Amino acid sequence: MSLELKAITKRFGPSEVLRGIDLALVPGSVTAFMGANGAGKSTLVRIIAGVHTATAGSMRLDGRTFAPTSPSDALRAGVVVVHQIINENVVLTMDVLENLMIDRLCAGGAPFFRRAAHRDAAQAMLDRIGLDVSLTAELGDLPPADRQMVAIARALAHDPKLLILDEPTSALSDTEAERLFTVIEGLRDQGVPILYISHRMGDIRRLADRIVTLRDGRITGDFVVPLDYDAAVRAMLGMALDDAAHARVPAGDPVLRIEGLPVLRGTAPLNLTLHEGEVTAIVGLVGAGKTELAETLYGQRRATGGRLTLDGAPYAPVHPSDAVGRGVFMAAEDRSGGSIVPDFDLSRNVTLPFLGAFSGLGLVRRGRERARAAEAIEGLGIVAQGPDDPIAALSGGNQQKVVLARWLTAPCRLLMLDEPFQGVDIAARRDIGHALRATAGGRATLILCADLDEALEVADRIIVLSHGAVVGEHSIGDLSRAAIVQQMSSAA
Ligand SMILES: Nc1ncnc2c1ncn2[C@@H]1O[C@H](COP(=O)(O)OP(=O)(O)OP(=O)(O)O)[C@@H](O)[C@H]1O
Repeated sequence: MSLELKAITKRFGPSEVLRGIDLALVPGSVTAFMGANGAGKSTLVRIIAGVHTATAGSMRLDGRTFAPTSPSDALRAGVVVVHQIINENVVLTMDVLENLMIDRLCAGGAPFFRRAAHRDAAQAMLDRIGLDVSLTAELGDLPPADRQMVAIARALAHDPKLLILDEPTSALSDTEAERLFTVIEGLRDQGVPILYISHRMGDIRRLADRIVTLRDGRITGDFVVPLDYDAAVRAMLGMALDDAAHARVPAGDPVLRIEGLPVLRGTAPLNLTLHEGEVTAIVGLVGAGKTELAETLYGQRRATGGRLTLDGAPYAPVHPSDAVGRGVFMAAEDRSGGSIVPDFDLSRNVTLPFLGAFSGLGLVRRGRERARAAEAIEGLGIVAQGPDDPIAALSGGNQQKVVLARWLTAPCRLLMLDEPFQGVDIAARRDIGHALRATAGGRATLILCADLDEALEVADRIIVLSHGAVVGEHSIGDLSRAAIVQQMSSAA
């Protein structure tokens, strides 16, 4: 199958998001679609998927006019899309089986309650991508990586004639991503055109036969093998990426001491000290215990042994409010799962946990909120019309920057960021890295990352976790990437 787009434009009110897109996707090739946050990538995908209608322009599928008016229209034509926001693909309050079979329900197939009849088909979908989860687990209880894999399994079951993946690996570890890549390559070899959106250069190097770049709603580059990645990044950003080495702040006094903490059941206890001014990244595959460690430090999970000391005093939080009371903050991993409040505008999403601090009469409070949001827009380069924008109108990466802005400006003793770079473009990652370090004095910062490149981008120190234990510690000036990768998978 082939897809041809001609002069596609899209306006949302006064803003022109796509400005005349011409693009052809041909069989048997993986096209990486690169663009900074807010460039218009997801908007184009939504037009192809029948979610939005183009303001002008036309599409042809295998030479025939293609103008889907709904996602099911597009799906019937064989256009399968895995959207960036997981909740657009799956239902968190349903179990895995129901999520995998939901399309058959909608198509009016066998009665939905005849679960047994669907079990084999659903299991085959999971096996195809090597996902080992229970069919009866409620999706909302699974970690984001598993949710994402379920969404992908469901999409692939549609037998795509054209496959579009929007940031499919942002929640995945290297191992899961590799499984996905193998499936994608299989489809490519069967002649399926694939459009692959990612901010991860590692994915693009691994998969792409072609790179198309988008900037401010216009195509600015089209590269084929041998791919010039640096030129693609320049075309995407309109400038070279700033490669200046980070100024590292020397670590100050200890803030948190972790002694003999069992992170996972039956694993060796963990010892680690986090210092003021230092940005420590914990890397590890899914299941290494990163989230469990963070949840224990944040009072969401009881420590079953060991000792925590915060600023020289015992620290044993049993609830996040204990943690916050002692100045320990955490920005959780899943933006669509609660860290963004869709009904609030941009400014209120920035100031959300601190509403009490913005007291005063309504107008005064609102003015302070807007001022804080305006600072965030400026400081982190958030692409938005202004502080009053509905948060849902921001692109995915810009929503993530809003979550980060909320925490970076809040004074605290320990700031934990779980997967802070999901969906954030490479230039923005640098901006966030600068903002993180610029604000790092006076607190310890702990980042949990599945992607090593992201960790290397911002951290002063890398801790490698495997099966709940520290298996490697590297200072940024003196590390071997290969050694870290080896340690990450050592006990897997
Ligand atoms: N429903 C909407 N209403 C108004 N503006 C919108 C809407 N959807 C998207 N936009 C705007 O369109 C622009 C492009 O957004 P889009 O989500 O396509 O970007 P993107 O390239 O996918 O970014 P990211 O990498 O962050 O996902 C953004 O400035 C966004 O604010």
